Amino acid sequence: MSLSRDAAGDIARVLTEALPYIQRFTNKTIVVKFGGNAMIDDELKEHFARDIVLMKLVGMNPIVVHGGGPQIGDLLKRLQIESSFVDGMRVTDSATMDVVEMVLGGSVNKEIVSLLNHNGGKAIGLTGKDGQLIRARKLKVTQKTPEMSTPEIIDIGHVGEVASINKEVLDMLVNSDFIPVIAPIGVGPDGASYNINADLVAGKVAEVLCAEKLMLLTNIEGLKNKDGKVLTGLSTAQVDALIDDGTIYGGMLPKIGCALSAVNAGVNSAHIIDGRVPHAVLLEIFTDTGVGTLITNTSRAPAE
Ligand SMILES: Nc1ncnc2c1ncn2[C@@H]1O[C@H](COP(=O)(O)OP(=O)(O)O)[C@@H](O)[C@H]1O
Ligand SMILES: CC(=O)N[C@@H](CCC(=O)OP(=O)(O)O)C(=O)O
Repeated sequence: MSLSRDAAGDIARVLTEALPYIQRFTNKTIVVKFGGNAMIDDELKEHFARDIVLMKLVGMNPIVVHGGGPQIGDLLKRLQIESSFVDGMRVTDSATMDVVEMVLGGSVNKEIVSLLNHNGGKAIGLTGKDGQLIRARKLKVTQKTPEMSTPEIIDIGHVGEVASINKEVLDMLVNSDFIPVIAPIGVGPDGASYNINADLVAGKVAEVLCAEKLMLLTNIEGLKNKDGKVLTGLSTAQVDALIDDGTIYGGMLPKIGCALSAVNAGVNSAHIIDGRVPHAVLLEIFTDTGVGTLITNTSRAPAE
């Protein structure tokens, strides 16, 4: 089969456009968070796996951190366990924690590992308990209503935040050409499991590994303003104002929080991108087409 001149030209253009990015990101760590809402169908998951394997083959070091919120929600529903969220965090009692561990550490993690391996990668799945990869502590959540004079601490159960990441485990895997696939379950000092928002884990992993990029794949085009326009290049002060006026709420809160914290800790850039777009990862890494919301260190970010 021979290609038409136009088709051959398109392919050549795409490949040459990719070259400087391949050169720039060789040997660089790229942390990709695959949100549960971006895992909407088998084709998208397959595209995701192929993108990650391609990154590895051209010399980058992708690390996958996955979510699975909707998948946890489905099983809780089937088991008739009620679930609720505070500031984007699932209130997690003991029964819910069991389900979280089964879904994230079991079905979701192993599905992604299998997909990567099937597409020619060498993937290894881990929860934060393996090699004590994610040491966690209980997350303290405060809430303040207009009636309260001071914020009050509320208990949302077995929900954690990252205390530390055991970098040695990831270095060992990456040095042996494995692609780590991390489920966001942390382990406390007493061995207890903690449910951690996957964005927070991805952000901390990116920080600890001094990653070049943190990519958060979700089910929306990016961070939007009240008129639905995708915003990019925001300063910390602008983000704070958007939180205060309610423009940023729910699941976007941990996402934007971890993106800011990662770039302030030295990660070159963080991107909130629409994982429903086929090959969203490839488009972000290998082409000049900027997609979604880009967050860089505030000292360098252009204000919108
Ligand atoms: N300002 C905002 N811009 C875009 N999305 C927002 C904003 N504020 C809140 N959201 C919500 O955050 C959601 C993404 O968070 P979440 O559902 O937790 O995604 P994921 O499962 O991928 O982590 C969006 O689908 C949207 O409903
Ligand atoms: C504390 C907390 O909220 N944990 C999340 C962990 C999974 C997750 O973060 O999944 P997504 O990225 O798909 O939203 C949860 O239980 O849903």
